[in-house]
Amino acid sequence: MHLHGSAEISHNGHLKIGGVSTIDLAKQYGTPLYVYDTALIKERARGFRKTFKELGVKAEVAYASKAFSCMAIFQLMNEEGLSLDVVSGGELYTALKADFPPERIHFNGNNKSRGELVLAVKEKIGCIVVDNFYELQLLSEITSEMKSKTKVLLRVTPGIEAHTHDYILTGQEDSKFGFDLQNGQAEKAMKLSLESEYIELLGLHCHIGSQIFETTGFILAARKMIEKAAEWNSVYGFVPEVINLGGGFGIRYTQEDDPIAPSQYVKEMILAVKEEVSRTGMSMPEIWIEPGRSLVGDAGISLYTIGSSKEVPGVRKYLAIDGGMSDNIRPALYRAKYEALIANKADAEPEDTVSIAGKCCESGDMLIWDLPLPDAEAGDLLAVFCTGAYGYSMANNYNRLPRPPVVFVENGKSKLVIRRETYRDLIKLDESLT
Ligand SMILES: Cc1ncc(COP(=O)(O)O)c(C=O)c1O
Ligand SMILES: N[C@@H](CCCC[NH3+])C(=O)O
Repeated sequence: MHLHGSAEISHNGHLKIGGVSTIDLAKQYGTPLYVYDTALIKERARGFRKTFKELGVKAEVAYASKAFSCMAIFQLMNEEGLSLDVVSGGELYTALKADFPPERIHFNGNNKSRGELVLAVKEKIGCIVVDNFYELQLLSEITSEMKSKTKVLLRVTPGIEAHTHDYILTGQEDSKFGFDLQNGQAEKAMKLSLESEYIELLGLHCHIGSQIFETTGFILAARKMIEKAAEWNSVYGFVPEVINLGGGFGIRYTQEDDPIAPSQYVKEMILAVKEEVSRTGMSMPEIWIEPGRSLVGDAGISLYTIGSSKEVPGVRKYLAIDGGMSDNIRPALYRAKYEALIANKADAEPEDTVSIAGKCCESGDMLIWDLPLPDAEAGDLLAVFCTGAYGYSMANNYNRLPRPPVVFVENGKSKLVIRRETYRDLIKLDESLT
Protein backbone atom coordinates (compact mmCIF):
# COMPACT_ATOMS: atom_id res chain seq x y z
CA MET A 1 0.00 0.00 0.00
CA HIS A 2 1.27 3.45 -0.90
CA LEU A 3 0.68 6.19 1.60
CA HIS A 4 -0.44 9.62 0.46
CA GLY A 5 0.30 13.14 1.70
CA SER A 6 1.77 13.20 5.19
CA ALA A 7 0.28 9.85 6.23
CA GLU A 8 2.58 7.53 8.16
CA ILE A 9 2.27 4.30 10.09
CA SER A 10 3.19 4.29 13.76
CA HIS A 11 5.02 1.39 15.49
CA ASN A 12 1.69 -0.14 16.61
CA GLY A 13 0.41 -0.29 13.05
CA HIS A 14 -1.92 2.69 13.33
CA LEU A 15 -2.24 5.28 10.58
CA LYS A 16 -1.22 8.80 11.51
CA ILE A 17 -1.83 12.04 9.67
CA GLY A 18 -0.20 15.35 10.58
CA GLY A 19 1.38 13.53 13.48
CA VAL A 20 -2.01 12.53 14.95
CA SER A 21 -3.31 8.98 15.27
CA THR A 22 -6.38 8.42 13.11
CA ILE A 23 -7.65 6.02 15.77
CA ASP A 24 -7.60 8.85 18.32
CA LEU A 25 -9.27 11.19 15.83
CA ALA A 26 -12.07 8.70 15.23
CA LYS A 27 -12.53 8.25 19.00
CA GLN A 28 -12.58 11.97 19.65
CA TYR A 29 -14.70 13.20 16.73
CA GLY A 30 -16.54 10.08 15.56
CA THR A 31 -16.91 8.82 11.99
CA PRO A 32 -17.39 9.56 9.16
CA LEU A 33 -14.80 12.28 9.50
CA TYR A 34 -12.83 14.47 7.11
CA VAL A 35 -9.28 15.22 8.26
CA TYR A 36 -6.94 17.78 6.66
CA ASP A 37 -3.23 18.10 7.24
CA THR A 38 -2.85 21.88 7.13
CA ALA A 39 0.96 21.75 6.99
CA LEU A 40 0.65 20.11 3.59
CA ILE A 41 -1.84 22.74 2.36
CA LYS A 42 0.55 25.50 3.45
CA GLU A 43 3.44 23.74 1.69
CA ARG A 44 1.43 23.59 -1.55
CA ALA A 45 0.34 27.23 -1.28
CA ARG A 46 3.91 28.38 -0.61
CA GLY A 47 5.15 26.22 -3.47
CA PHE A 48 2.97 27.98 -6.04
CA ARG A 49 3.92 31.44 -4.79
CA LYS A 50 7.62 30.56 -4.66
CA THR A 51 7.60 29.31 -8.25
CA PHE A 52 6.19 32.60 -9.54
CA LYS A 53 8.67 34.53 -7.42
CA GLU A 54 11.61 32.54 -8.77
CA LEU A 55 10.40 33.15 -12.30
CA GLY A 56 10.19 36.88 -11.58
CA VAL A 57 6.58 37.07 -12.74
CA LYS A 58 3.94 39.26 -11.12
CA ALA A 59 1.21 36.85 -10.15
CA GLU A 60 -1.82 36.10 -8.05
CA VAL A 61 -2.53 32.58 -6.89
CA ALA A 62 -6.23 32.31 -6.11
CA TYR A 63 -7.51 29.29 -4.23
CA ALA A 64 -10.53 27.88 -6.12
CA SER A 65 -12.71 27.62 -3.08
CA LYS A 66 -15.23 25.25 -4.67
CA ALA A 67 -12.72 22.47 -3.90
CA PHE A 68 -13.36 22.92 -0.16
CA SER A 69 -14.94 26.00 1.28
CA CYS A 70 -15.39 26.96 4.89
CA MET A 71 -14.26 29.84 7.04
CA ALA A 72 -11.21 28.04 8.44
CA ILE A 73 -9.71 27.20 5.05
CA PHE A 74 -10.35 30.76 3.84
CA GLN A 75 -8.51 32.09 6.91
CA LEU A 76 -5.61 29.74 6.21
CA MET A 77 -5.39 30.76 2.54
CA ASN A 78 -5.52 34.42 3.55
CA GLU A 79 -2.65 33.91 5.99
CA GLU A 80 -0.70 32.28 3.17
CA GLY A 81 -1.21 35.36 1.01
CA LEU A 82 -3.38 33.63 -1.57
CA SER A 83 -6.33 35.24 -3.33
CA LEU A 84 -9.70 33.52 -3.50
CA ASP A 85 -11.89 32.40 -6.39
CA VAL A 86 -15.56 32.15 -5.44
CA VAL A 87 -18.41 30.98 -7.67
CA SER A 88 -21.51 31.86 -5.69
CA GLY A 89 -22.98 34.33 -3.26
CA GLY A 90 -22.64 31.63 -0.62
CA GLU A 91 -18.89 31.24 -1.12
CA LEU A 92 -18.51 35.03 -1.24
CA TYR A 93 -20.52 35.45 1.96
CA THR A 94 -18.42 32.80 3.72
CA ALA A 95 -15.23 34.52 2.59
CA LEU A 96 -16.39 37.91 3.82
CA LYS A 97 -17.44 36.40 7.15
CA ALA A 98 -13.95 34.88 7.39
CA ASP A 99 -12.56 38.43 6.94
CA PHE A 100 -10.98 37.54 3.62
CA PRO A 101 -9.84 40.85 2.07
CA PRO A 102 -12.46 41.65 -0.61
CA GLU A 103 -9.82 43.09 -2.94
CA ARG A 104 -8.27 39.61 -3.23
CA ILE A 105 -11.55 37.87 -4.11
CA HIS A 106 -12.41 36.93 -7.70
CA PHE A 107 -15.93 35.92 -8.68
CA ASN A 108 -16.40 33.21 -11.37
CA GLY A 109 -19.56 31.49 -12.61
CA ASN A 110 -21.74 31.18 -15.69
CA ASN A 111 -25.01 32.51 -14.29
CA LYS A 112 -24.41 34.93 -11.46
CA SER A 113 -27.63 36.45 -10.21
CA ARG A 114 -28.34 40.15 -9.83
CA GLY A 115 -28.17 39.69 -6.06
CA GLU A 116 -24.77 38.01 -6.26
CA LEU A 117 -23.39 40.72 -8.53
CA VAL A 118 -24.78 43.50 -6.33
CA LEU A 119 -23.08 41.95 -3.30
CA ALA A 120 -19.79 41.66 -5.20
CA VAL A 121 -19.93 45.28 -6.41
CA LYS A 122 -20.99 46.59 -3.00
CA GLU A 123 -18.12 44.78 -1.30
CA LYS A 124 -15.69 46.05 -3.96
CA ILE A 125 -14.17 42.63 -4.57
CA GLY A 126 -10.96 42.30 -6.60
CA CYS A 127 -12.61 41.36 -9.86
CA ILE A 128 -15.61 39.76 -11.45
CA VAL A 129 -14.91 37.18 -14.13
CA VAL A 130 -17.67 37.93 -16.63
CA ASP A 131 -18.83 34.82 -18.43
CA ASN A 132 -21.41 35.89 -21.04
CA PHE A 133 -23.26 38.80 -22.69
CA TYR A 134 -26.24 38.56 -20.34
CA GLU A 135 -23.94 39.06 -17.37
CA LEU A 136 -21.98 41.85 -19.05
CA GLN A 137 -25.20 43.78 -19.62
CA LEU A 138 -26.44 43.09 -16.09
CA LEU A 139 -23.14 44.16 -14.56
CA SER A 140 -23.06 47.35 -16.67
CA GLU A 141 -26.51 48.24 -15.35
CA ILE A 142 -25.65 47.41 -11.75
CA THR A 143 -22.35 49.30 -11.73
CA SER A 144 -24.00 52.35 -13.35
CA GLU A 145 -26.88 52.27 -10.85
CA MET A 146 -24.41 51.97 -7.97
CA LYS A 147 -21.92 54.37 -9.60
CA SER A 148 -19.19 51.94 -8.67
CA LYS A 149 -16.20 51.15 -10.86
CA THR A 150 -15.69 47.37 -11.01
CA LYS A 151 -12.72 45.40 -12.28
CA VAL A 152 -13.50 42.66 -14.74
CA LEU A 153 -11.85 39.74 -16.49
CA LEU A 154 -13.56 38.17 -19.47
CA ARG A 155 -13.77 34.38 -19.34
CA VAL A 156 -12.99 32.96 -22.74
CA THR A 157 -13.09 29.44 -24.13
CA PRO A 158 -9.87 29.04 -26.05
CA GLY A 159 -11.06 25.93 -27.91
CA ILE A 160 -8.77 23.47 -26.15
CA GLU A 161 -9.77 19.87 -25.45
CA ALA A 162 -7.77 18.80 -22.42
CA HIS A 163 -7.57 15.11 -21.59
CA THR A 164 -9.76 14.50 -18.58
CA HIS A 165 -13.25 13.28 -17.68
CA ASP A 166 -15.90 14.79 -20.01
CA TYR A 167 -17.82 16.24 -17.06
CA ILE A 168 -14.88 18.33 -15.93
CA LEU A 169 -13.73 19.66 -19.31
CA THR A 170 -14.36 23.37 -19.72
CA GLY A 171 -12.06 24.93 -22.32
CA GLN A 172 -13.50 23.32 -25.45
CA GLU A 173 -15.66 25.21 -27.95
CA ASP A 174 -18.82 23.29 -27.00
CA SER A 175 -18.89 24.41 -23.37
CA LYS A 176 -21.40 26.29 -21.28
CA PHE A 177 -18.65 28.58 -20.00
CA GLY A 178 -17.19 31.75 -21.43
CA PHE A 179 -16.98 33.79 -24.61
CA ASP A 180 -15.65 31.91 -27.62
CA LEU A 181 -12.21 33.21 -28.46
CA GLN A 182 -12.31 32.15 -32.11
CA ASN A 183 -15.70 33.23 -33.42
CA GLY A 184 -15.71 36.91 -32.46
CA GLN A 185 -17.72 36.61 -29.22
CA ALA A 186 -14.77 37.44 -26.99
CA GLU A 187 -13.79 40.39 -29.18
CA LYS A 188 -17.32 41.78 -29.02
CA ALA A 189 -17.35 41.38 -25.24
CA MET A 190 -14.02 43.18 -25.02
CA LYS A 191 -15.35 46.13 -27.04
CA LEU A 192 -18.55 46.33 -24.96
CA SER A 193 -16.51 46.26 -21.75
CA LEU A 194 -14.25 49.07 -22.94
CA GLU A 195 -17.35 51.16 -23.77
CA SER A 196 -19.01 50.58 -20.40
CA GLU A 197 -18.42 53.54 -18.08
CA TYR A 198 -18.10 51.65 -14.82
CA ILE A 199 -16.43 48.50 -16.06
CA GLU A 200 -12.66 48.44 -15.88
CA LEU A 201 -11.40 45.64 -18.10
CA LEU A 202 -8.31 44.04 -16.53
CA GLY A 203 -7.83 41.21 -18.96
CA LEU A 204 -8.76 37.66 -19.90
CA HIS A 205 -9.47 34.45 -18.05
CA CYS A 206 -9.65 30.83 -19.15
CA HIS A 207 -9.94 27.50 -17.40
CA ILE A 208 -9.59 24.43 -19.56
CA GLY A 209 -10.73 21.73 -17.14
CA SER A 210 -9.85 19.85 -14.01
CA GLN A 211 -7.59 16.94 -12.99
CA ILE A 212 -5.33 17.43 -16.01
CA PHE A 213 -2.00 15.62 -16.12
CA GLU A 214 -0.20 17.25 -19.02
CA THR A 215 0.93 20.74 -19.78
CA THR A 216 0.07 20.85 -23.49
CA GLY A 217 -3.46 22.20 -22.97
CA PHE A 218 -2.29 24.92 -20.60
CA ILE A 219 0.49 25.95 -22.98
CA LEU A 220 -1.83 26.09 -25.98
CA ALA A 221 -4.40 28.10 -24.02
CA ALA A 222 -1.75 30.54 -22.79
CA ARG A 223 -0.41 31.03 -26.30
CA LYS A 224 -3.87 31.58 -27.78
CA MET A 225 -4.79 34.15 -25.14
CA ILE A 226 -1.62 36.19 -25.62
CA GLU A 227 -1.89 35.96 -29.39
CA LYS A 228 -5.47 37.26 -29.29
CA ALA A 229 -4.62 39.97 -26.80
CA ALA A 230 -1.77 41.14 -29.05
CA GLU A 231 -4.16 41.26 -32.03
CA TRP A 232 -6.65 43.36 -30.05
CA ASN A 233 -3.84 45.54 -28.82
CA SER A 234 -2.88 46.50 -32.35
CA VAL A 235 -6.50 47.10 -33.45
CA TYR A 236 -8.11 48.61 -30.33
CA GLY A 237 -5.14 49.61 -28.18
CA PHE A 238 -6.34 47.26 -25.44
CA VAL A 239 -3.47 46.01 -23.30
CA PRO A 240 -4.45 43.30 -20.81
CA GLU A 241 -2.94 43.80 -17.37
CA VAL A 242 -3.89 40.27 -16.34
CA ILE A 243 -4.10 36.89 -17.97
CA ASN A 244 -5.72 34.27 -15.72
CA LEU A 245 -4.93 30.72 -16.80
CA GLY A 246 -7.29 29.01 -14.34
CA GLY A 247 -6.65 25.85 -12.36
CA GLY A 248 -7.03 22.18 -13.11
CA PHE A 249 -3.64 20.71 -12.15
CA GLY A 250 -4.02 16.98 -11.59
CA ILE A 251 -3.13 15.08 -8.43
CA ARG A 252 -2.42 11.42 -7.65
CA TYR A 253 -5.51 9.61 -6.36
CA THR A 254 -4.17 6.14 -7.14
CA GLN A 255 -0.92 4.66 -8.37
CA GLU A 256 -2.38 4.73 -11.88
CA ASP A 257 -2.23 8.54 -11.82
CA ASP A 258 0.98 10.17 -12.86
CA PRO A 259 0.80 13.90 -12.19
CA ILE A 260 3.67 16.30 -12.69
CA ALA A 261 4.82 18.66 -9.94
CA PRO A 262 2.60 21.75 -9.53
CA SER A 263 5.62 23.99 -10.13
CA GLN A 264 6.16 22.30 -13.50
CA TYR A 265 2.72 23.35 -14.78
CA VAL A 266 3.48 26.93 -13.78
CA LYS A 267 6.99 26.94 -15.27
CA GLU A 268 5.82 25.64 -18.63
CA MET A 269 2.87 28.03 -18.81
CA ILE A 270 5.07 31.00 -17.99
CA LEU A 271 7.66 29.94 -20.55
CA ALA A 272 4.93 29.84 -23.20
CA VAL A 273 3.58 33.23 -22.14
CA LYS A 274 7.04 34.79 -22.21
CA GLU A 275 7.77 33.39 -25.67
CA GLU A 276 4.44 34.63 -27.00
CA VAL A 277 4.89 38.02 -25.38
CA SER A 278 8.29 38.53 -26.97
CA ARG A 279 7.07 37.19 -30.33
CA THR A 280 4.13 39.61 -30.41
CA GLY A 281 5.89 42.55 -28.74
CA MET A 282 3.20 42.79 -26.07
CA SER A 283 4.00 43.86 -22.55
CA MET A 284 4.18 41.06 -19.99
CA PRO A 285 0.84 40.79 -18.15
CA GLU A 286 0.38 39.62 -14.58
CA ILE A 287 -0.31 35.90 -14.58
CA TRP A 288 -3.04 34.65 -12.29
CA ILE A 289 -3.92 31.04 -11.60
CA GLU A 290 -6.81 29.35 -9.74
CA PRO A 291 -5.84 25.94 -8.37
CA GLY A 292 -8.26 24.10 -6.12
CA ARG A 293 -7.62 20.35 -6.06
CA SER A 294 -3.82 20.67 -6.15
CA LEU A 295 -3.88 22.80 -2.97
CA VAL A 296 -6.14 20.68 -0.79
CA GLY A 297 -6.74 17.32 -2.49
CA ASP A 298 -4.05 15.08 -1.06
CA ALA A 299 -4.05 16.91 2.28
CA GLY A 300 -7.41 15.37 3.11
CA ILE A 301 -8.44 11.87 4.16
CA SER A 302 -11.82 10.46 5.14
CA LEU A 303 -12.26 8.10 8.05
CA TYR A 304 -15.15 5.65 8.21
CA THR A 305 -16.18 2.80 10.47
CA ILE A 306 -16.80 -0.53 8.78
CA GLY A 307 -20.19 -2.07 9.58
CA SER A 308 -22.06 -4.73 7.66
CA SER A 309 -20.68 -7.01 4.98
CA LYS A 310 -22.10 -9.27 2.32
CA GLU A 311 -20.50 -12.11 0.43
CA VAL A 312 -21.73 -12.88 -3.07
CA PRO A 313 -20.08 -16.32 -3.43
CA GLY A 314 -17.70 -16.48 -6.34
CA VAL A 315 -18.40 -12.84 -7.24
CA ARG A 316 -17.35 -10.38 -4.56
CA LYS A 317 -17.44 -9.30 -0.95
CA TYR A 318 -19.08 -6.01 -0.03
CA LEU A 319 -17.96 -4.12 3.07
CA ALA A 320 -20.23 -1.26 4.06
CA ILE A 321 -19.06 1.96 5.73
CA ASP A 322 -20.97 4.59 7.69
CA GLY A 323 -20.81 7.17 4.88
CA GLY A 324 -20.86 7.04 1.09
CA MET A 325 -22.02 9.15 -1.82
CA SER A 326 -23.41 11.69 0.62
CA ASP A 327 -19.89 12.63 1.73
CA ASN A 328 -18.00 11.64 -1.44
CA ILE A 329 -20.04 11.72 -4.62
CA ARG A 330 -17.03 11.56 -6.94
CA PRO A 331 -17.00 7.78 -7.54
CA ALA A 332 -20.71 7.84 -8.45
CA LEU A 333 -20.41 10.99 -10.55
CA TYR A 334 -17.10 10.49 -12.36
CA ARG A 335 -16.19 6.88 -11.57
CA ALA A 336 -13.36 8.41 -9.57
CA LYS A 337 -10.95 5.96 -7.99
CA TYR A 338 -9.44 6.07 -4.52
CA GLU A 339 -7.01 4.09 -2.41
CA ALA A 340 -7.73 3.12 1.17
CA LEU A 341 -6.47 1.02 4.06
CA ILE A 342 -7.59 -0.21 7.43
CA ALA A 343 -6.25 2.51 9.70
CA ASN A 344 -6.02 0.27 12.79
CA LYS A 345 -4.13 -2.43 10.80
CA ALA A 346 -2.21 -0.13 8.50
CA ASP A 347 0.86 -2.36 8.38
CA ALA A 348 -1.03 -5.62 7.70
CA GLU A 349 -0.65 -7.25 4.30
CA PRO A 350 -3.77 -7.47 2.09
CA GLU A 351 -5.45 -10.87 2.24
CA ASP A 352 -8.63 -10.24 0.37
CA THR A 353 -10.12 -8.11 -2.37
CA VAL A 354 -13.29 -6.36 -1.24
CA SER A 355 -15.59 -3.64 -2.53
CA ILE A 356 -16.47 -0.71 -0.29
CA ALA A 357 -20.15 0.19 -0.31
CA GLY A 358 -21.73 3.35 1.03
CA LYS A 359 -24.86 3.28 3.15
CA CYS A 360 -27.12 5.24 0.78
CA CYS A 361 -30.14 3.56 -0.74
CA GLU A 362 -28.58 3.41 -4.19
CA SER A 363 -26.72 0.55 -5.90
CA GLY A 364 -24.35 3.10 -7.45
CA ASP A 365 -23.26 4.17 -3.99
CA MET A 366 -19.94 2.32 -4.13
CA LEU A 367 -16.87 4.12 -2.85
CA ILE A 368 -14.18 1.72 -4.07
CA TRP A 369 -14.44 -1.39 -6.23
CA ASP A 370 -11.97 -4.25 -5.79
CA LEU A 371 -9.76 -2.97 -3.03
CA PRO A 372 -7.05 -5.25 -1.63
CA LEU A 373 -7.38 -5.20 2.18
CA PRO A 374 -6.25 -7.24 5.16
CA ASP A 375 -8.96 -9.22 6.87
CA ALA A 376 -11.48 -6.54 7.91
CA GLU A 377 -14.34 -6.74 10.38
CA ALA A 378 -17.08 -4.56 11.77
CA GLY A 379 -15.62 -1.79 13.89
CA ASP A 380 -12.42 -1.44 11.87
CA LEU A 381 -11.53 2.04 10.69
CA LEU A 382 -11.25 2.63 6.95
CA ALA A 383 -9.07 5.55 5.81
CA VAL A 384 -9.66 6.77 2.26
CA PHE A 385 -6.87 8.93 0.87
CA CYS A 386 -6.98 12.13 -1.17
CA THR A 387 -10.50 13.21 -0.36
CA GLY A 388 -9.59 16.83 0.39
CA ALA A 389 -10.97 18.29 -2.84
CA TYR A 390 -14.63 18.13 -3.83
CA GLY A 391 -15.49 15.84 -0.92
CA TYR A 392 -16.95 18.05 1.78
CA SER A 393 -17.84 20.76 -0.76
CA MET A 394 -20.02 18.32 -2.74
CA ALA A 395 -21.42 16.58 0.33
CA ASN A 396 -25.17 16.37 0.55
CA ASN A 397 -27.95 15.11 2.79
CA TYR A 398 -29.20 12.31 0.58
CA ASN A 399 -31.22 9.91 2.71
CA ARG A 400 -31.03 12.65 5.35
CA LEU A 401 -27.53 11.65 6.34
CA PRO A 402 -25.92 14.40 8.42
CA ARG A 403 -22.72 15.79 6.90
CA PRO A 404 -19.52 14.72 8.72
CA PRO A 405 -17.35 17.18 10.62
CA VAL A 406 -14.00 18.51 9.42
CA VAL A 407 -10.88 18.45 11.55
CA PHE A 408 -7.57 20.17 10.83
CA VAL A 409 -4.40 18.47 12.06
CA GLU A 410 -0.85 19.78 12.20
CA ASN A 411 2.23 18.91 14.24
CA GLY A 412 0.46 16.35 16.37
CA LYS A 413 -2.53 18.57 17.24
CA SER A 414 -6.11 18.50 15.99
CA LYS A 415 -8.78 21.19 15.79
CA LEU A 416 -12.47 20.89 14.88
CA VAL A 417 -13.28 23.44 12.15
CA ILE A 418 -16.73 22.27 11.03
CA ARG A 419 -18.91 20.41 13.50
CA ARG A 420 -20.97 17.35 12.62
CA GLU A 421 -24.47 18.09 11.38
CA THR A 422 -27.13 16.95 13.80
CA TYR A 423 -30.60 15.55 13.15
CA ARG A 424 -31.87 18.87 14.47
CA ASP A 425 -29.80 20.66 11.77
CA LEU A 426 -31.45 18.45 9.18
CA ILE A 427 -34.91 19.78 10.00
CA LYS A 428 -33.95 23.38 10.67
CA LEU A 429 -35.24 24.59 7.30
CA ASP A 430 -38.53 22.73 7.58
CA GLU A 431 -41.30 25.29 7.96
CA SER A 432 -43.27 23.02 10.26
CA LEU A 433 -40.50 23.15 12.85
CA THR A 434 -42.05 24.43 16.05
C1 LIG B 1 -13.21 28.51 -13.25
C2 LIG B 1 -12.48 27.48 -12.46
N1 LIG B 1 -11.34 27.83 -11.86
C3 LIG B 1 -10.65 26.95 -11.11
C4 LIG B 1 -11.09 25.65 -10.92
C5 LIG B 1 -10.26 24.76 -10.06
O1 LIG B 1 -9.94 23.59 -10.64
P1 LIG B 1 -9.04 22.51 -9.90
O2 LIG B 1 -9.68 22.19 -8.60
O3 LIG B 1 -9.06 21.40 -10.83
O4 LIG B 1 -7.70 23.11 -9.73
C6 LIG B 1 -12.26 25.24 -11.55
C7 LIG B 1 -12.72 23.84 -11.49
O5 LIG B 1 -12.51 23.08 -12.40
C8 LIG B 1 -12.99 26.18 -12.33
O6 LIG B 1 -14.13 25.84 -12.92
N1 LIG C 1 -16.05 18.63 -8.82
C1 LIG C 1 -15.15 18.08 -9.77
C2 LIG C 1 -14.38 19.01 -10.61
C3 LIG C 1 -15.11 20.18 -11.15
C4 LIG C 1 -14.31 21.36 -10.81
C5 LIG C 1 -15.02 22.64 -10.92
N2 LIG C 1 -15.06 23.20 -12.25
C6 LIG C 1 -14.32 16.97 -9.18
O1 LIG C 1 -14.61 16.50 -8.15
O2 LIG C 1 -13.39 16.48 -9.74
